[in-house]
Amino acid sequence: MPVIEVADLVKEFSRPTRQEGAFAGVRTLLTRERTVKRAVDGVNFTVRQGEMVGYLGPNGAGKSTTIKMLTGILVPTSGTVRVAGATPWRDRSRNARRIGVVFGQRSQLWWDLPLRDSLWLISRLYDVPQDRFRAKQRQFGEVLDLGPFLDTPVRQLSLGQRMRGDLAAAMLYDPDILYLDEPTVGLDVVAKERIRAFVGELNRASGTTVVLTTHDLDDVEELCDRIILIDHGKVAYDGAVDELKARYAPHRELVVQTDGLESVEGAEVVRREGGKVWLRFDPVRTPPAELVAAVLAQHRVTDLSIVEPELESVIHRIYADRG
Ligand SMILES: Nc1ncnc2c1ncn2[C@@H]1O[C@H](COP(=O)(O)OP(=O)(O)OP(=O)(O)O)[C@@H](O)[C@H]1O
Repeated sequence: MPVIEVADLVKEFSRPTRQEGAFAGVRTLLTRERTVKRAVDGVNFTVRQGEMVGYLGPNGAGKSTTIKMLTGILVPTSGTVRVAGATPWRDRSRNARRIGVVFGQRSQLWWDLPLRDSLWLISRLYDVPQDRFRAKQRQFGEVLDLGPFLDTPVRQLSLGQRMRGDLAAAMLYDPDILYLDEPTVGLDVVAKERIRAFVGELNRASGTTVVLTTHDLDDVEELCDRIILIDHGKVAYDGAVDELKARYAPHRELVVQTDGLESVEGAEVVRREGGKVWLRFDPVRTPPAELVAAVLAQHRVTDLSIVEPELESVIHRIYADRG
């Protein structure tokens, strides 16, 4: 049963047409001419309860605009959105209780209040029973290590601390769906890992549905089984991460440390460096086990590994192909 249903979703923005020549700025302000930008152009998808979906695309593709319609902040030009059976921009307060939202660039916490007070206020706004609030605070406090900065005003928190606070705030009232918009932007490796571990655990333990927008494809590799790729407002791919790699980057590379390997049947030598040789092969036509056996039978090998294509290079290739 889908928890998010999006059908023929369109969002157009209209703005004064930019004027050229002398006094262009002022004339742009005064003109009645309008230019229409179709940011989301007929998007369809559904998300099942408990899925973790990466909603990806290049800058300006229409990701944030879609998420804003899913969360009820923006009203579409046409099309329908149902989230947990309701229309987000019409049933705003009902929707707000079903979803948690974390925008990496903005905070929903009160800037001047200590994190502890922000969390308490949110628990009151969402009618979280106080014993439950205390249990959540303990649980999130441990997993996200909030203790050292619970009493610090939000404005004094580092970006990583603030993000952990925002995640705790978004999940205090147990929403079914969590929207994450660039949750790890600007964070160091350790902070990124902590956030990913928290989100993964939420999904496993509570079946929280996660829709993740990010430019950091490690977030996607670690958390999502499925990707919706959007480009110029349209869905360019919707399916499993592995299928995407298989379709757009079917080759693997066998890297061998050896002496004197010139060629081997079923693979192409694509690079040599020192004693290392990179052999590109298609795993459907040349099963990896057979290739490895053939190399080992003919050469003295001291090291060997098989390299999968990186999601990043696959996605770059798709964008490049689409122009
Ligand atoms: N309020 C607005 N008024 C006019 N145009 C807008 C508005 N919001 C977004 N757009 C335009 O709609 C298009 C899609 O923007 P959107 O923010 O959804 O992209 P995005 O995929 O989230 O990009 P990014 O990765 O850079 O955040 C862009 O061309 C943007 O300039």
